Amino acid sequence: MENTSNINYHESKFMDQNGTAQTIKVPVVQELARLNNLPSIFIHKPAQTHPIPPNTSFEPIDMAQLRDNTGRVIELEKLARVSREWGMFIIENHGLDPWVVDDVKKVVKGFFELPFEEKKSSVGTYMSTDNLGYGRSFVKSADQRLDWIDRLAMKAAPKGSTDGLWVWPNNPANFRPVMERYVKAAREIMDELLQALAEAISLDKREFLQYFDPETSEINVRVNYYPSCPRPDLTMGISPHSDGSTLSFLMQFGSSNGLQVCKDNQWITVPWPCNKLVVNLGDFIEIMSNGRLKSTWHRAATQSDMDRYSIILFYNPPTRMEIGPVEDGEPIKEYKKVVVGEYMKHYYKVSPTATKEAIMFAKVS
Ligand SMILES: O=C(O)CCC(=O)C(=O)O
Ligand SMILES: [Fe+2]
Repeated sequence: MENTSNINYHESKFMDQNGTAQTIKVPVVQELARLNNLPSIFIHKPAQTHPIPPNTSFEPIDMAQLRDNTGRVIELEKLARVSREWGMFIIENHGLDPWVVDDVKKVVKGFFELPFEEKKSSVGTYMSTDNLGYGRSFVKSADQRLDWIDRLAMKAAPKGSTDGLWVWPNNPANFRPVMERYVKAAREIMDELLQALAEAISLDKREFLQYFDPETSEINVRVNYYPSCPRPDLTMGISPHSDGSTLSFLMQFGSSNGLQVCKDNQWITVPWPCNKLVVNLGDFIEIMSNGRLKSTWHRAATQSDMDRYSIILFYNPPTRMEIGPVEDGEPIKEYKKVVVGEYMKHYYKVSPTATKEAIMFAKVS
């Protein structure tokens, strides 16, 4: 089981406590999966899950109703209810062309099907807070338990933010235009949802959207690949975390039943079919809403005999922007104002954490 002599490694770069650059080699999970090899560094404590509690519903949000003058009120009520209960929701009738989504799946699959050296030479890897490129994320020490995941991350907005950096894969050749077309359509949907979420909790409809200038706001794309795993009971696809985003926009393919959410201290598999899109609430919307909305604490499980891919867009105000809790006359503020980039630096510095800890940075003490 421990023989990893004939596989390739990612080089995971990070800053240690003393601010010194460190590099750790971690096995490429895709190759371990091919050999049915589970090194002990990937073994976590067994992860318990629970069935969906009675009297909870995870009704999808119908965007056609949100766009309809008469249907909007009821749909907003549902949006508020599901967001508060789950910190995430499924959207349907969003109008995104199915072939735009399908093309994304094709280029993502095309990338991971390349031999390791070609994947590596298709894209650069970077020492950056958000771990752009092909490799790993959140590896901070040589003895850290590893997640069963390979990953590709890039920045899609603002325009020019990665000029001079070789961040996008050049193989498959159409990877970037295909992803950018998806991101453009998704951004429109997220802007609609930012307005709807504010209205749903009785705030001004521009309360969240005010931070999102189309020229300067940020969209990071993360592609997670969870190859089939010999022991899903002993491994983790992604360890628990909340997203360092305002909204995260998720699609998945290969298999469902990977995403799990912590609800009332119990881990529950999100009933998310592959043909639907999911939106997660991130830490910034918790801060902006002064805690009326909470970011989700979630993780991903692995599966045997099935590969799973998820593609996440993290939507954020510009790094230099200061955001803060809604000014609604309410004297008690649960959160302080924070500069987005400073929050993210802290987020990456502390992650991964066992509990929802990063957001303490913005809490009023
Ligand atoms: O794979 C998933 O469904 C979730 C991935 C995730 O939470 C993340 O990349 O932040
Ligand atoms: Fe996440």
